[in-house]
Amino acid sequence: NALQHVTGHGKGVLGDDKNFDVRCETSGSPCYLDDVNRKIQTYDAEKQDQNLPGKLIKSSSTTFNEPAGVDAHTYAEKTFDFYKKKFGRNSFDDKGGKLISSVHVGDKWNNAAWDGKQMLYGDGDGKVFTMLSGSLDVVAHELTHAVTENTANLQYWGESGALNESISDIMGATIDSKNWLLGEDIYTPDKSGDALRSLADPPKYKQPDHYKDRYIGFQDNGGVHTNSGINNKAAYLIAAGGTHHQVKVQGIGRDKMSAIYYRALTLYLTPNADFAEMRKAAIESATDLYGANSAEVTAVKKAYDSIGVN
Ligand SMILES: CCC(=O)Oc1c(C)cccc1C(=O)O
Ligand SMILES: [Ca+2]
Ligand SMILES: [Zn+2]
Repeated sequence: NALQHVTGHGKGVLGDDKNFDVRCETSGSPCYLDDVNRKIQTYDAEKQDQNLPGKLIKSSSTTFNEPAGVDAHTYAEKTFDFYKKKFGRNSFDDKGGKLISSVHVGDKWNNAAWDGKQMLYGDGDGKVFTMLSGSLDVVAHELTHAVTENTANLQYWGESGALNESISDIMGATIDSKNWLLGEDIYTPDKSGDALRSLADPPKYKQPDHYKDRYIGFQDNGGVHTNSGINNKAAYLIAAGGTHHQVKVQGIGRDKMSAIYYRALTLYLTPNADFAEMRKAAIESATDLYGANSAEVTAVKKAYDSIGVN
């Protein structure tokens, strides 16, 4: 057998020191990015995108000089722990399924994805993105696509696709709770202060924040990365509060907000759910969790009123 639960060390994409679980051969070397406990394994696709997952990342010692792999592995562990601790969920499928990630996928690929079986991270072109596993909210976003696929299975086009995207952004911004931005750690490495998306202010990055401004068309599966801003705004208001289109929302905090969306995702939403059904599912979930006449239910109703989903 091997040394199953060894602590590995290494620098992440942003040069920060990280610790994570690895497996080493009984002799103590080599070691692999293989978290036997959580069943999380991280591979190097070596700039391929055909022969996935690629090679299990290994090192001659417990120190790994592979920043993209270190972050993909560490952030997958953090996301796993969030779902386990907060919702009692055992991995993306709630059956302890093995979580595979591949880094260095493709050639300067400005993308990250869940491909239905595993997570994929491009290296970015160094202009639009740096290595995409370098941001906790991105890893949490991708892993949440896997959770969504194993629960509501929101179809990836039109309004259900925008909800699929929004749920991933909501969990991403909850797990990476330092702000309400998505992708800021890896987006435009030469420019600081910008991000891929903002839940607090979707229009800052060209997303609508009201149903009347939704994109109706065929690009990007019917605007799944655009119209997600509408539901993202509602989630932000439920958590942080604020006044939007003359409607005042009393915030209830990120913790309760994410519990509402997790319950909606796992108990009420269906594959073709639209925004109207999202509103109902969120109200139902808040009612289950906090009571029919609770401040939490009021916050949900007001937030959806404020984005024009009544
Ligand atoms: C926040 C993470 C994210 O949006 O990843 C994507 C990128 C960078 C490009 C295309 C699609 C996605 C996605 O996962 O939806
Ligand atoms: Ca963030
Ligand atoms: Zn996504």
